[in-house]
Amino acid sequence: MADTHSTTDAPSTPSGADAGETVDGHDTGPADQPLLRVEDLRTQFGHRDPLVAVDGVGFDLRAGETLGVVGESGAGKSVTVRSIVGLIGDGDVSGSVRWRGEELVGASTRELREVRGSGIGMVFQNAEAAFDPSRTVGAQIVEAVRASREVSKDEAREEAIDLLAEVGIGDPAGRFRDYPHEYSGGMAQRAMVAMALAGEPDLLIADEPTTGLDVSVQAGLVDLLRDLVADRGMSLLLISHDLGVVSQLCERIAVMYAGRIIERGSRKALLGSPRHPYTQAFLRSVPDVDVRRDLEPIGGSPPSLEDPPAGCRFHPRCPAAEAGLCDAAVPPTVRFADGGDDGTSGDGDDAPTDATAHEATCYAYTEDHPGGDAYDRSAVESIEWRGGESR
Ligand SMILES: Nc1ncnc2c1ncn2[C@@H]1O[C@H](COP(=O)(O)OP(=O)(O)OP(=O)(O)O)[C@@H](O)[C@H]1O
Ligand code: NI
Repeated sequence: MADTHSTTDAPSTPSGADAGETVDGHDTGPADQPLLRVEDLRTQFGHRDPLVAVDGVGFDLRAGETLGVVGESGAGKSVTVRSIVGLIGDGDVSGSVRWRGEELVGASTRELREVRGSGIGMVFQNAEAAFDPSRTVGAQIVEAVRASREVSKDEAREEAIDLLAEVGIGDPAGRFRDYPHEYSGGMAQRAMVAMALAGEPDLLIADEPTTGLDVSVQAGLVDLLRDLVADRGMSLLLISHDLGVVSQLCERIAVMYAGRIIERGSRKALLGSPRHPYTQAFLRSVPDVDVRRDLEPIGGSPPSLEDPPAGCRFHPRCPAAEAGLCDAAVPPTVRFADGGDDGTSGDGDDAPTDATAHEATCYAYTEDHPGGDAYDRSAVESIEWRGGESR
């Protein structure tokens, strides 16, 4: 994570994927239009005792950008990405998800399938679920290639073998004919990545892609994803409870707690100066990349999403919680002056934009709260108050 900044004025994007031009021959639309724009996403299961798994999530993702979403089990990470791609089953999704400007909330099954088949590729934790056990891996990748564009069977076969090679599977022509169960766990995961690439996606969504794998297999997969994102100029939306994996792959990180994003910022800002007490506790609960220290588990457990705490949802577990304040109304969004990119993109542009801003929803940085050493008010740039809703 070198903190060096480009000294030239020439704008350079790592992927060559300048917004407003074309990425892999696809029109990315107006220059200021993100690839993916999620606004006020809300997903509810059930009606009599509704469980709101995702509650007002929003973010932008531009061409070539990498965003990681972290949080404890049950925070709503998977439901967020499933809502984005229209794979939510019997849940109710509201808000807006625009893919290249096109609204996906309420889109037809056909439109959604088209987007998933070409624009957005997906990788999940469980490769077994991604493949039909009764057909060869090769046949399934061929099918994915042919579903996305018109190519002959032979061309699709060649492409599938190239894809298997690209994801690091040895003897790709031989492994093409194998059934999913003949692949090891790590290889099956790589094959699922190959299948996700079949439609030449501009965005790869990966939900816990390395979870449950051996450490060395995991490291190989992280390297593969990093190379693919760089080589293909893809955007990456990575969901993981593993901050290590996220920080190796993503320039921006969002932290989810009980269905909401409670802090977001560049990797450098988030890891270097976490602002939300939950983020601070989360960082202390996981191993540090370079410093050995004792891990402190976060006390308590995540709240029920059927009946979430009023005010800040973290207040029952928060060391900074103030009665009458944190448990009363939803906290304001505090923007910090240490936003901007993390210096690794080389574009020399450190001005915080809405997309790269460092923000946390917390009262500890406001005048209404006694504050404390961990809550540096001098870093605050602005505070956006909400309407005073209690939840
Ligand atoms: N189909 C469903 N019906 C009802 N509730 C659901 C459904 N899918 C998910 N949930 C609930 O939504 C909440 C968020 O789940 P989600 O899978 O998004 O969590 P997560 O952050 O991905 O955590 P994990 O690390 O466990 O994958 C959980 O309380 C879960 O039980
Ligand atoms: Ni999940």
